[in-house]
Amino acid sequence: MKIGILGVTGRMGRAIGNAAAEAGVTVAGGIDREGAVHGDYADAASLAAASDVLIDFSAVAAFDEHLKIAVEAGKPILIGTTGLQPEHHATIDEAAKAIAVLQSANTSLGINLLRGLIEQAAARLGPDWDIEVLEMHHRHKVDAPSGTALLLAQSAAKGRGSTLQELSRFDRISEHPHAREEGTIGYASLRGGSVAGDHMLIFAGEGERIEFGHRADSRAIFARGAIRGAEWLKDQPAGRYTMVDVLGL
Ligand SMILES: NC(=O)C1=CN([C@@H]2O[C@H](COP(=O)(O)OP(=O)(O)OC[C@H]3O[C@@H](n4cnc5c(N)ncnc54)[C@H](OP(=O)(O)O)[C@@H]3O)[C@@H](O)[C@H]2O)C=CC1
Ligand SMILES: O=C(O)C1=N[C@H](C(=O)O)C[C@H](O)C1
Repeated sequence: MKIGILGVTGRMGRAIGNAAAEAGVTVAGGIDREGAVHGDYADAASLAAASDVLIDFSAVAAFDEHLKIAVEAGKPILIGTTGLQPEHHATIDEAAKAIAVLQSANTSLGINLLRGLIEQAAARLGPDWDIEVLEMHHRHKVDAPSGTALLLAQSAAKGRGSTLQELSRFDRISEHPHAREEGTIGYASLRGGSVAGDHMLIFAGEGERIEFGHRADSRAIFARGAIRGAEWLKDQPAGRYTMVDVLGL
């Protein structure tokens, strides 16, 4: 398999290059912030044509252009970039009518396993169990809460028969002090140092707490997951997929 890496010079782009080498996957080339194409290609279209799957770990600002490259080349794309807004998800839905798109805010096995456990717990615990999500990342991360924090909260909301949009509250730190609203999901984002990605979803009940946590020791877990996802995606028909489909969880 040959992959094209969109965001090839970034932290994840480099980690994916390493994971590809480990797995015997060929990196056809990549694209950086300036749109410069790495590898022996005239342009992005030629890189896409030479790739079996494109893998995007870049930035929201590059999202539309990167997805367009995949659609125009008719190639599957795995999107790991976070900070995506509803309009980006709508664009993915549209693209998925023509090509295979796997979008996941976290490509690790651990987080995707945790999602199912959280959904089960949320379904069994009543709304008097407050749900809070705590995450910590390195000092360079630009989006908050992390895509994974939202993914875990989405699983909890699903377990409660609701949605992320309905239950999320992002205004804890505001000019207007207010107590917690029952049944909602709150967030706390810490940034500093070189933390690869720590997440904890807490069910806080009266007199006890249940904590579902995950810590990434390095970016290698996301990169290996992305390579595994790309290997799976290359044989899929047009459609929208997640890591849960890849891992069969
Ligand atoms: N799904 C998952 O499992 C994971 C997702 N992520 C997400 O992946 C994304 C990248 O993370 P990370 O590698 O740490 O970030 P970096 O900033 O290290 O890398 C981003 C890459 O995208 C490029 N880039 C930045 N802005 C633009 C732009 N406007 N147009 C085109 N290219 C651009 C950068 O180019 P240049 O090098 O020239 O600056 C770089 O190659 C983030 O959204 C992060 O949250 C991260 C880890 C795991
Ligand atoms: O920016 C990062 O580094 C990470 N981003 C993803 C997220 O926003 O959840 C995944 C991982 O936690 C690392």
